[in-house]
Amino acid sequence: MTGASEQAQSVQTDDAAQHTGGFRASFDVTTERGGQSYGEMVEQVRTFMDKVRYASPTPDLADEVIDDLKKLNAKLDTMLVDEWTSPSGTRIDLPSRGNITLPPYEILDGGPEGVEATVTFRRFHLGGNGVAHGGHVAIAFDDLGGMAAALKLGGVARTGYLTVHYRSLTPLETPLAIRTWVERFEGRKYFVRGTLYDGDRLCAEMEALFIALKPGQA
Ligand SMILES: CCCCCCCCCC(=O)SCCNC(=O)CCNC(=O)[C@H](O)C(C)(C)COP(=O)(O)OP(=O)(O)OC[C@H]1O[C@@H](n2cnc3c(N)ncnc32)[C@H](O)[C@@H]1OP(=O)(O)O
Repeated sequence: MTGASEQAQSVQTDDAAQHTGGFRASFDVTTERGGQSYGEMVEQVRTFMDKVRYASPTPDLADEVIDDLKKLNAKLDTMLVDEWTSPSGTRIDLPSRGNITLPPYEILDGGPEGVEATVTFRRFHLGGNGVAHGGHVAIAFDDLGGMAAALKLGGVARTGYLTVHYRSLTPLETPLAIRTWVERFEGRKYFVRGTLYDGDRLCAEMEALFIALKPGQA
């Protein structure tokens, strides 16, 4: 079966970069893919999503925005690469490794002992009544929990299960302290814990199982 990203690809990429198992053939780490403005491009899209979440455009303004977006989509259509060579997820110099689908976080420290980061939920991560949607909190825990497992095992793991205990409301537009660590492991099973704090206030806790992938396993 051909993946969606392969169907959409408009620029041919190098065979060496192709998938041979796991999320990526290897942990690609870059600071150059997409160029020096890539981070600002992603940031502008996030800002646009913030505006879309709260805007109530007139029909004329909505049509204008649609026209502009079609032009922008056509520009990016000329430069689509496969999943494995996209800057997204590899740009360690950018929030969330340049992955626009993740809540933006900045790593403060990361290694076999765990990961410490600051995550800021945006206006478009609104759940209701001014605070974050619980699903977005789970995404932050999933990615940073997966990172803690990966740094512990030195390879790739997939989530088996992930439970979030929502202890208090999670604010938007506020830098929050998020921490994930491997509590124990048994063979390929990595039991990961996490916490999310707004200052001294515990917003959420996480417990998850990440399973190390076997060589070549998707
Ligand atoms: C530095 C970059 C950092 C990037 C981080 C990104 C993190 C993002 C993580 C994700 O979001 S991954 C996407 C969400 N997860 C999935 O889509 C996984 C879907 N499930 C699978 O692909 C397979 O079930 C999986 C690879 C996880 C396991 O299948 P396997 O066939 O390799 O394992 P197997 O079924 O033999 O299970 C191995 C052990 O785990 C146990 N296990 C598996 N799934 C379990 C489960 N869900 N709950 C409890 N235990 C589970 C299983 O019982 C067994 O225990 P024992 O060794 O003690 O017998």
